[in-house]
Amino acid sequence: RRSWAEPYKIKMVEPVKMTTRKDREKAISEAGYNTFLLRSGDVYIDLLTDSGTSAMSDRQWAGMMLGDEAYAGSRNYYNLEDAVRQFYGYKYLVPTHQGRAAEHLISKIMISDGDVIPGNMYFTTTRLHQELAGGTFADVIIDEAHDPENEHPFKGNVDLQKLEDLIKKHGPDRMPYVSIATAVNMAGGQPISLENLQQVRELTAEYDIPIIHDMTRVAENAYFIKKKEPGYADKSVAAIVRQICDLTDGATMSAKKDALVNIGGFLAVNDREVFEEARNLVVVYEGLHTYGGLAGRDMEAMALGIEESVQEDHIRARIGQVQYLGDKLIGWGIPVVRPIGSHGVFLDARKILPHLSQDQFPAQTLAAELYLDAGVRAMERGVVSAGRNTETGEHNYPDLELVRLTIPRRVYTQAHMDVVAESVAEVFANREKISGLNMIYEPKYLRFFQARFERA
Ligand SMILES: CC1=C(O)/C(=C\N=C(/C)C(=O)O)C(COP(=O)(O)O)=CN1
Repeated sequence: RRSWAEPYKIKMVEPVKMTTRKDREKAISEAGYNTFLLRSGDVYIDLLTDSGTSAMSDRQWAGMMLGDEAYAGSRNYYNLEDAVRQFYGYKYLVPTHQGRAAEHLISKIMISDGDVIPGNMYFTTTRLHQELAGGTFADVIIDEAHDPENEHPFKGNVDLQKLEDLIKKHGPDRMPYVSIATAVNMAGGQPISLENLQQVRELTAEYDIPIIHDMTRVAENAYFIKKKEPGYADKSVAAIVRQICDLTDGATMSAKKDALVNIGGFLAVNDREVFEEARNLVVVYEGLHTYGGLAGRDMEAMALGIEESVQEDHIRARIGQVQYLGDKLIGWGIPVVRPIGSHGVFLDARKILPHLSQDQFPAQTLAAELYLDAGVRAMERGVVSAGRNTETGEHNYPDLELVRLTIPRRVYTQAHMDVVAESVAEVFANREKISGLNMIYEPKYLRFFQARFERA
């Protein structure tokens, strides 16, 4: 029995267009060699992101019919509140339309000008909202996380010495919270261990500094703890998720990932005052505090998605599919981030295109070439995503210059994974012929979403 065979069967299908190379040449040049600017109709296998792209279950679709669209006090809000309390343990809930909205609220409430927010590697929207609130992000992830080939099983871990040095340098008063992400996205979906999180908790507690948890992919992190951290093999993913959350003071959640919905997110905290401020602020930016920019039906689907996200068979199949693709590429000698992470396989564009400097945007180039080969859409996770240094205006040059093959949950089959692997192998075989790109349009914020390029 394939350990990762899916615990579900397909009831409805959504036909996708099979394009020709000629179609794709036209589409990618019109999209300025930016996969974010492609029409989904021109994409065969869409691995741009696992955000909002998962398939909902029949129970979630049924939940959409149970939307209580009252403006205030919707039944679905209380079902969502129950799910957050039961599965994550946080006391107070503020629903938002998606994750960055929760990041906006918590940053505005907890960060003051000149504050420093340590975190285990940056994430694009998280860091931007910290900066917009006047804070500066400081990376405290272990060095191994910046090395794509290092096989450390918990590359999401915090370097406690780096964190303590920062606390001593800036003082706890300049540190509104430590930002801890589970299944660290930009490192390649790399988990933090419970042991390390407990050590972070002990250290921050000494200085009374709260921990805010980016729990977007917490179930996947819990699965890695179950499989790799000594002492957890017999614990359920659900129990490990609770244990992780119980070591933190609050969380921002993009429910568009682990919680299996197409839109949704929330801020959840244990501190009553932070909650009251967030509940007040949410009506300014999102909507009344019992819907936060979501329809009742969305909150119902989210409550059900949270319950499904921690089911053993589901998470085993989800991670198993990612591992399947990763193992295939590793077997063919294609440089990818190791160990294989939570939500995708990350191609090492620097290693695949050593003849391109980061000023020629290797990851951006590789993502475009992959799309051209067979219509597989991936995402650039390199210097374009890293943006510019707010002081110098120079590019941030990250060690990790990656192309993310992000696997939506419960959407693609193993045959699709085989097509993706074969297409990556085809591009890899012709890598010497690939030339770089010039950026010809660069937006001010989160440039990777809308930047445009031309062939150098
Ligand atoms: C770890 C983490 C994310 O991965 C994240 C969004 N990620 C996207 C869109 C992605 O493609 O990875 C967000 C923002 O969530 P949002 O896309 O606004 O629902 C927060 N934290």
